[in-house]
Amino acid sequence: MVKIACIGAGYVGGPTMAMIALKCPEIEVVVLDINEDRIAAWNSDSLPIYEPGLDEVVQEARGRNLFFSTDVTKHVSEADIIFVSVNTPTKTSGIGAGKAADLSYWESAARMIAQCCKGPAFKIVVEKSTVPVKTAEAISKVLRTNGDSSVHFEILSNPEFLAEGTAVSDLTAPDRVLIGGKEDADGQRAVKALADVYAHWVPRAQILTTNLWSAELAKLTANAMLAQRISSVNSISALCEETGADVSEVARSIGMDSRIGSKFLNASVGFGGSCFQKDILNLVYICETQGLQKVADYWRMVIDINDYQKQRYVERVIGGMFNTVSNKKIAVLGFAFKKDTGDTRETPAIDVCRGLIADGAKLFVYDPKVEAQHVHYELSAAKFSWDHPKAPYASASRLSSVSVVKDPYEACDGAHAICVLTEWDEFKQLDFPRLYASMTKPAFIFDGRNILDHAALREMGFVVYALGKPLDPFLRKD
Ligand SMILES: NC(=O)C1=CN([C@@H]2O[C@H](COP(=O)(O)OP(=O)(O)OC[C@H]3O[C@@H](n4cnc5c(N)ncnc54)[C@H](O)[C@@H]3O)[C@@H](O)[C@H]2O)C=CC1
Ligand SMILES: O=C(O)[C@H]1O[C@H](OP(=O)(O)OP(=O)(O)OC[C@H]2O[C@@H](n3ccc(=O)[nH]c3=O)[C@H](O)[C@@H]2O)[C@H](O)[C@@H](O)[C@@H]1O
Repeated sequence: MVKIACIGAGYVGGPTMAMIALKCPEIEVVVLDINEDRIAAWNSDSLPIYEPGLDEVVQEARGRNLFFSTDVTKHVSEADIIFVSVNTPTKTSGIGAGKAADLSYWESAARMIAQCCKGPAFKIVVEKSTVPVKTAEAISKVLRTNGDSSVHFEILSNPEFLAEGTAVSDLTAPDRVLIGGKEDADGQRAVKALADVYAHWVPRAQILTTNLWSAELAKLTANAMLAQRISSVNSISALCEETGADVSEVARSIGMDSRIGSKFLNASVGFGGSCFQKDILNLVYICETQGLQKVADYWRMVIDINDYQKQRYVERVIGGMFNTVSNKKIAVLGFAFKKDTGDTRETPAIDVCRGLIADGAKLFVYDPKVEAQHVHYELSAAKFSWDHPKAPYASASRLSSVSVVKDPYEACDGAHAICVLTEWDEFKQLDFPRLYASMTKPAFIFDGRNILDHAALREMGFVVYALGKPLDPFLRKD
């Protein structure tokens, strides 16, 4: 029986391994983590991450050929294929701080693999984490110099393209599976072994094989290009507000051009999530270290525009509400970085809330999937400190200006304004006449995701700011 071990039971390791186990009943899959609480949660009825459809996948495979364990040494030593799906955060100190990827978790995983694998054996080590191009070379050196010399370690790059909130459907029918490996016989043997795993459910034509460096760089490039589309449309949203154009109409018009395509053109309060910013910063750093400053500057602008968009939104809120939100109650609807996830890593809500708090606002946050302690942690933690195992959510200091409530009507009761920061479907179904009646007048709505029926809200009496759309006369300065 082929045995797979995966180091790192997070947003990627958990769902990807659950899918492999589901689709390959004859392969034993063990997902490992140093975080005992996380493993306990994977073994319980309350999984550590919220992802539509994931409970069903885990329930079917867990205990059959899918296992979650903290016994890293045992399972890694027995595995034929070892995925490494640990976090690769942005460095917070030292050379490259604020940009370069911190590979310390990866390196410690590699050292542990080297120590516990005994030969003779052919072991395939798979980079599932997103890593800087050329990481495989560094990992290979760690494995070669620390491991049993009768173990042949073959490294593959197999980046993951799933998006949170749609992980199960993305894994069930991926656009492509990318496998990068060395071009010699051992490399190709390893590529074939991994391709055979995915071929259980992914058509061969969609299993793309490349050299190692192309696969590593393709992952960073894919995220950079996706984020660039959002920053492009967000930059146009600012121009729309000044000119009376409507960013949704512009996006629809350009999206019908098959060369541009219609996906990923939704203007927003800014992109968030654990990867876009981190991976672009990583790309910027790599370009700088290669002496490609112009290329670095080009990609850096994607993040600059994202920061600008969040700041612009804050200024719209404060400017619209007569230049101050001091002591005003503001309802924040949505804190997760996108709908259908409880993940708050790098959510645009952080910068928006901080901007409003700095102006004296009293925030009442409601999100259907985000716990109060995560909101307080995100709003009080230092930049980039979140992406480390055992982030101390529980010890986060409670911010006196932030209340996290379990009911959207409570969040809005008596509020001067509603800020919609995540596109949760349930926000579209709220009883807006009831909300309007309960709010302080004029009652403002700042729709940072353009999910509401703005005309109907205006009919009810709301002053509405819709991102990238013609400005409500009430909000115009002239
Ligand atoms: N979150 C996402 O949607 C996607 C993430 N990625 C990439 O996948 C990688 C993992 O991301 P996430 O799953 O979101 O991270 P995560 O933080 O949710 O999970 C990583 C896990 O690795 C564990 N870990 C760290 N060092 C370890 C070690 N030495 N031994 C055992 N366990 C260890 C941590 O305790 C943590 O539970 C990152 O490189 C990320 O860029 C790629 C595609 C999508
Ligand atoms: O490497 C990763 O971690 C993953 O990053 C993204 O996935 P994810 O961050 O989970 O979610 P997205 O759907 O890409 O959304 C990212 C952010 O962009 C925002 N967004 C997305 C699309 C859009 O049109 N407009 C927009 O503002 C979302 O609200 C969210 O804040 C990529 O889509 C995945 O392919 C990739 O595997």
